[in-house]
Amino acid sequence: MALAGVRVIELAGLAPAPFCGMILADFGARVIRVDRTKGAMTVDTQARGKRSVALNLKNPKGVAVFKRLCVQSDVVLEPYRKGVMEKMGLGPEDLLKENPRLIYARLTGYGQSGSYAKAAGHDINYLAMSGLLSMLGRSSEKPYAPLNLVADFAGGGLMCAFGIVLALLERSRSGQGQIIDASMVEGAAYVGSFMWKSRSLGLWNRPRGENMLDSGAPFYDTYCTSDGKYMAVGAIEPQFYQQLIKGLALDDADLPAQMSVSDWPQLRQTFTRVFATKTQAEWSRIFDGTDACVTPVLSLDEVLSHPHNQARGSFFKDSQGEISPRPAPVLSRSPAEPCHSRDPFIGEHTRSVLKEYGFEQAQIEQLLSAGIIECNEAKARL
Ligand SMILES: C[C@H](CCC[C@@H](C)[C@H]1CC[C@H]2[C@@H]3[C@H](O)C[C@@H]4C[C@H](O)CC[C@]4(C)[C@H]3C[C@H](O)[C@]12C)C(=O)SCCNC(=O)CCNC(=O)[C@H](O)C(C)(C)COP(=O)(O)OP(=O)(O)OC[C@H]1O[C@@H](n2cnc3c(N)ncnc32)[C@H](O)[C@@H]1OP(=O)(O)O
Repeated sequence: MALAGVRVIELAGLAPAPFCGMILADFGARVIRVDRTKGAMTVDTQARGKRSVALNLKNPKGVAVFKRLCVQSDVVLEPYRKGVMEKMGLGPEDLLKENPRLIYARLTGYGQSGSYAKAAGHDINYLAMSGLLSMLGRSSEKPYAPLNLVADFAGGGLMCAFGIVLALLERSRSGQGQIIDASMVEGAAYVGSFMWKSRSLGLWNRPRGENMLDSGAPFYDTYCTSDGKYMAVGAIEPQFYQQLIKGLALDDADLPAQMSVSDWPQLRQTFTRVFATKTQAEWSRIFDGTDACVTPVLSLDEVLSHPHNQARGSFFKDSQGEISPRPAPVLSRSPAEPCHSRDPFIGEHTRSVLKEYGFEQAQIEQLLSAGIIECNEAKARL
């Protein structure tokens, strides 16, 4: 796999960093997640392919263990607010001094500078600060955040993984590591560059929810079917729009012009009425195989059985029977191989990892008895 042999130390975070770590593990990196001790509970549901070491970083001996792991690693990924790692004596200066090849990835909401750098926050806050949240939401409704997708994952975990791969590539030429300041505000905004770059096209010059791509246009929206499911319509170009009208068995001559914005409410009412006359399966049979840009809105469970997704293997079930999207993109010669076994318990691999990183048995036992580490391999055998 593309990242085979890359050694990553991921400090346990909430959602963005775990996603970043999962991406790296899916593409072959050896990811060790460092968890807290003392009965911590993991919120990492994206832990496939990772190993867990439970280590108390509030203790200087724990910090020393962490440093030894980082000296023999390629990447450290930290999900804490600005200053936390420095407070533990694990800032970039501390770690890069001992391992100049280390790629030190800092995944935060607001970045390592600026007045918000030390403020708590979540996806919706970062999305708000990116400018994008102001564009999301139907007309006459308040802005809404689309799950925690845009800042946490697209602009956060995925963008940070991209930065890590860039730094690995650059290190192959320079031999040097570097610090990655991954701000979710900036990552989300960067993902949304099109919104700024397309303003000159007049795509966003109407109020929120009244533009073509923000739920304003009736030919770019969702519609309820007679069985309470939905169809997604994206028939933008005239030639595709004509196939939509044909599939709905409507006569274009009886309808207002597609781009007559003032008639969009009336057109939407017509589409709403017609889509409500058939089931989602019936509409799929009508539109599948056409260029009408009409598709069923599938649930997280329905995606697995849709013929198109099935043909590609776009989703898989792991050993626990849990559905997951397969890693993307698909590389022809070195594709990802996502782990299908269960997620690790906290501390499940503490002993084996420390041995792998050169700790003697006696040292491990000392660290264990002092509460610096926790070893839960026994739990895994239950
Ligand atoms: C929208 C998303 C949020 C999704 C998260 C959800 C997946 C989960 C969040 C809460 C969960 C629910 C909850 O737990 C209740 C239920 C529990 C039940 O068991 C399960 C169901 C629950 C409903 C459960 C369900 C889900 O799991 C949840 C809903 C996001 O937006 S996530 C993005 C958040 N933002 C960032 O990541 C940006 C950067 N990070 C930060 O800004 C801060 O970390 C953050 C997130 C604000 C948290 O701040 P906090 O004060 O808590 O921490 P930090 O200031 O960063 O400092 C870390 C401290 O930890 C110490 N430390 C770290 N490692 C170790 C170690 N190994 N040993 C010892 N100590 C360690 C470190 O020294 C710091 O200590 P200090 O504070 O003393 O300096």
